[in-house]
Amino acid sequence: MEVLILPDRERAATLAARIIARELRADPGLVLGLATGRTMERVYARLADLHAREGLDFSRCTTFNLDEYIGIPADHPGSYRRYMDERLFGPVDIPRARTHLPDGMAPDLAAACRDYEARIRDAGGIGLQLLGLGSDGHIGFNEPLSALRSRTREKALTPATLAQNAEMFGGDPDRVPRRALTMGVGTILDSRRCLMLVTGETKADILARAVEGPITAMVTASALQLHPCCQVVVDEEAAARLQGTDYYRWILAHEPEWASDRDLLA
Ligand SMILES: N[C@@H]1[C@@H](O)[C@H](O)[C@@H](COP(=O)(O)O)O[C@@H]1O
Repeated sequence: MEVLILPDRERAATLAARIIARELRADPGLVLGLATGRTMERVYARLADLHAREGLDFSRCTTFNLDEYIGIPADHPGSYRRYMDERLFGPVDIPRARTHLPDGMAPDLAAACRDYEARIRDAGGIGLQLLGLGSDGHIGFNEPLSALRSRTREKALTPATLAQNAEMFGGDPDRVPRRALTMGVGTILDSRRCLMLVTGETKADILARAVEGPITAMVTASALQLHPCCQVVVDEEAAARLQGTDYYRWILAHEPEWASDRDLLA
């Protein structure tokens, strides 16, 4: 795991977008795993900008989102399909047929989950998986006690997650769907590369537990410590409770791989 600390959330999102853009330029047929949430809005705005200004090509990539609520239609303002359509898929040139989210309206949800896993396999597996961090330590909607080898399936959401995501449902946690379909922790760990973006002081404690704490199903993001190629991009506020910051800063300042990104440092 590699932790990259940037001065603020704007620059952290810019670095995440640059990492994705580099992968996409190197492999235009990239299979990209995508995440939702407020943290990602800045990343998608930058990718849309790179498409508009520099012609970043999404036409041959394939995407799989981590999760979707159960029981709300695609055009519902809180659905992740709508979130993605508005923030990324609409603004760039990706054919809709190449964009995938779990089908939370399927009559047979278990079959829809098996089908989602099969589609990821048929596409050749996920090359780069973008991840956010839930306030309860989840990745995707893998709530505490999710099996660390789990595959795409239905999960009940915690009260913390309902509160965190209430904004898209008129600010009322009672209007947030109680259940969702999500890639499993095992599905995520099968990605060839993982990129988690975490910003803001409210995430500082849970980020420290995820990155430096023990691997535990109580904080499913901690399973990323098992991944052979995982980068965690954070801002100073989110990094506030980390123990190893001197070393993490040294990497970004001295490793040749990050030379072209040093303009993002303070
Ligand atoms: N299911 C998503 C997660 O995949 C995401 O990581 C999280 C972070 O949200 P935010 O960026 O708004 O803090 O939001 C939701 O719960």
